[in-house]
Amino acid sequence: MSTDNRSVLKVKDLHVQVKSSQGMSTLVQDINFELEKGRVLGIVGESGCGKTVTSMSILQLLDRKAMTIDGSITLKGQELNGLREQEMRKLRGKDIAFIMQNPMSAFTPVFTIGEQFVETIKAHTAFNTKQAKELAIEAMQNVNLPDPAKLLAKYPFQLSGGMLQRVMIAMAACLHPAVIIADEPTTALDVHNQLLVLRHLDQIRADYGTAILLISHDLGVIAEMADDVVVMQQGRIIEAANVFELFDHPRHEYTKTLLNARLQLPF
Ligand SMILES: Nc1ncnc2c1ncn2[C@@H]1O[C@H](COP(=O)(O)OP(=O)(O)OP(=O)(O)O)[C@@H](O)[C@H]1O
Repeated sequence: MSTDNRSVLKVKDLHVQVKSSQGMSTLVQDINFELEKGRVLGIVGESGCGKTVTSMSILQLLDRKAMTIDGSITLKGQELNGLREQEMRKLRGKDIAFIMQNPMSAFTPVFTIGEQFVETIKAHTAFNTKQAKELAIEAMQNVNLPDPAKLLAKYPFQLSGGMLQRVMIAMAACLHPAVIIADEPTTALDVHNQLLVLRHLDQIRADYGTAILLISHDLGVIAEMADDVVVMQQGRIIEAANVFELFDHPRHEYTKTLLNARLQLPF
């Protein structure tokens, strides 16, 4: 039993399998890590190594008809694995927010940005529509979105991928959740907005003690943001270390390869 109440998210012995024509096949296994209040844990690893499956397991968003999720996932001491969808919905967005890789899939095409943003805020707070709208506008200003009041009246397809990504970040951050899971949060952004968004996430972390699970291919982003890093390969964690230790003294050959690949880029 943990006596450390700084730990907000704990993943223990996570093992996810999917049904296939040959029986069950493993997507991730032996996944163990803890995320502390106000800390950033980076997850790195090549495409297909299981980063998104891990984060979707935490959020209980995997299709349980096709997959089995074994192990324990606790958020502030509450077991999430197997929690009823109705209960999970109360937590998602408020206590644990998610910034998805593909911003378009985070929004419903037939409702305006404002309808979706304001409803999310109202679902988790006692705010009325006017207050929720004010909070949405402030949150959008924080991620450098121009003319937020006008943006609220637009439909998702009327915004660029980078703008949608920032709306999603604003939605994730505005209720100051205990945990934000950010899966490649800045891929659709130019360098200027990437920096602004990362600074904003860091500010949320510092001001509200939000813990961030940051999934990224970009080792520069990980080096800048993360306190600790886990490296995944083929569904397993092969190395876990403090960010300085990992970059200065990588132990696993695969981690060395990842770091070397970055050093050889021409920029
Ligand atoms: N619904 C699914 N059914 C079957 N296999 C799946 C499913 N979702 C993911 N996988 C498989 O699980 C493995 C891990 O995928 P995952 O999406 O977690 O990788 P990732 O590390 O997030 O990759 P990327 O960096 O490209 O997003 C991959 O082999 C993928 O093909």
